[in-house]
Amino acid sequence: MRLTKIAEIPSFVEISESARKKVAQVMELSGLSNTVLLSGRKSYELAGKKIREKIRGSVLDVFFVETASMEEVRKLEFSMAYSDIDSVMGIGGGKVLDVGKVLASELNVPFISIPTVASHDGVASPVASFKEKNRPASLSVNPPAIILADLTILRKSPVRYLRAGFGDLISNITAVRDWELSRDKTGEAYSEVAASMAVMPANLMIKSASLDIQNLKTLEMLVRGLVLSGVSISIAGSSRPASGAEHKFSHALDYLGYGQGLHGEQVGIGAIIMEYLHQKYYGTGDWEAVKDALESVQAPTTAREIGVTKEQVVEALLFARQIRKKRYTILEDINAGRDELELAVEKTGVA
Ligand SMILES: NC(=O)C1=CN([C@@H]2O[C@H](COP(=O)(O)OP(=O)(O)OC[C@H]3O[C@@H](n4cnc5c(N)ncnc54)[C@H](OP(=O)(O)O)[C@@H]3O)[C@@H](O)[C@H]2O)C=CC1
Ligand SMILES: O=C(CO)COP(=O)(O)O
Ligand SMILES: [Zn+2]
Repeated sequence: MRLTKIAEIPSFVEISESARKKVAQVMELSGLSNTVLLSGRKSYELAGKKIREKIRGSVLDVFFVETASMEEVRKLEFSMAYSDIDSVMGIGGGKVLDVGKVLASELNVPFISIPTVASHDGVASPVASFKEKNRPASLSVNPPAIILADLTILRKSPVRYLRAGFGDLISNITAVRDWELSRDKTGEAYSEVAASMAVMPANLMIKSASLDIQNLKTLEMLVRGLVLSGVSISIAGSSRPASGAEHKFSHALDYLGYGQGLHGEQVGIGAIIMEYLHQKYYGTGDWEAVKDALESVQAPTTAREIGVTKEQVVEALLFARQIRKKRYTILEDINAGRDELELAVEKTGVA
């Protein structure tokens, strides 16, 4: 048996309708007074500007993030060389938070995560997803030290991103199934705590999936789930609890340049297919429940909705095994060929 390592996790998390109003107080309590604020053009107008006004004396500089890339991080590092920064604050979507996480890790200062959309568990995770030369890559970074998830801001954000966040959370179900499979078949290190943190909110969400994801209670459950999912990655020391074959499939779509689905939309569809395969080969799971849950919040469940053809889905499923070959999943275990994958795509109604 192998054990996972002891992890660094966020030291302050607030998920509430007024979390944005806690910024000044939390910074003061943490002894932070020289932050660099990263935001997006839209997120700054919607949320960043007001927050900045409240902490004006503690903001050294404001930068707008254009792309999620190392080039962007380097540009920022050069423009803030020799300043006395004690923290990095990100107010925005995944792109802003990812650049902020990498920058804070490089500068070895705490990162304050203030999401303005909740489209994936990157709001809390120690992972940054960058694109270099159009190729996706997942980087390991320090997790945010402080997370302020304001439900008033998130409730008004575009519903497509919330539905994507739902997909990313639901995908933990197949990710954890794959992790258990690998533990049993390859002896991979497994953490019951991390697995439970990732999968329990996903199961809870499936059972109580409401048609209205903007309903405050449902939204709160979703955001709590995404934060726990991010923390589970820190505890596991890798994205294992939240990223299995359904994520390999999504990374394959990105790698091959197929379609225009959001990350959470792609992994949601991937989860339907992987749950079907787990059910077929091992009798565990309920792929129809996964699909019903996604449908109930109006998240995509078909290839057409994310702009890919049936052939592209099958190509991506075949290519998925080239992604992170060491991460053992149902795809490696059953060694599925084209015909088998085509059948899974048809049976689940994905295409
Ligand atoms: N770290 C991780 O684990 C993961 C990271 N990713 C990465 O995250 C990025 C995608 O993140 P995602 O959050 O989907 O999207 P983006 O960060 O790309 O933001 C989506 C869009 O919504 C706008 N926006 C932000 N907040 C609001 C709001 N409250 N109301 C209206 N519009 C708003 C943004 O504008 P503006 O930027 O101008 O503010 C932007 O145009 C990609 O780079 C992807 O690779 C994906 C999966 C996992
Ligand atoms: O998206 C993630 C978890 O939801 C991160 O996983 P990856 O390590 O596969 O990028
Ligand atoms: Zn994900």
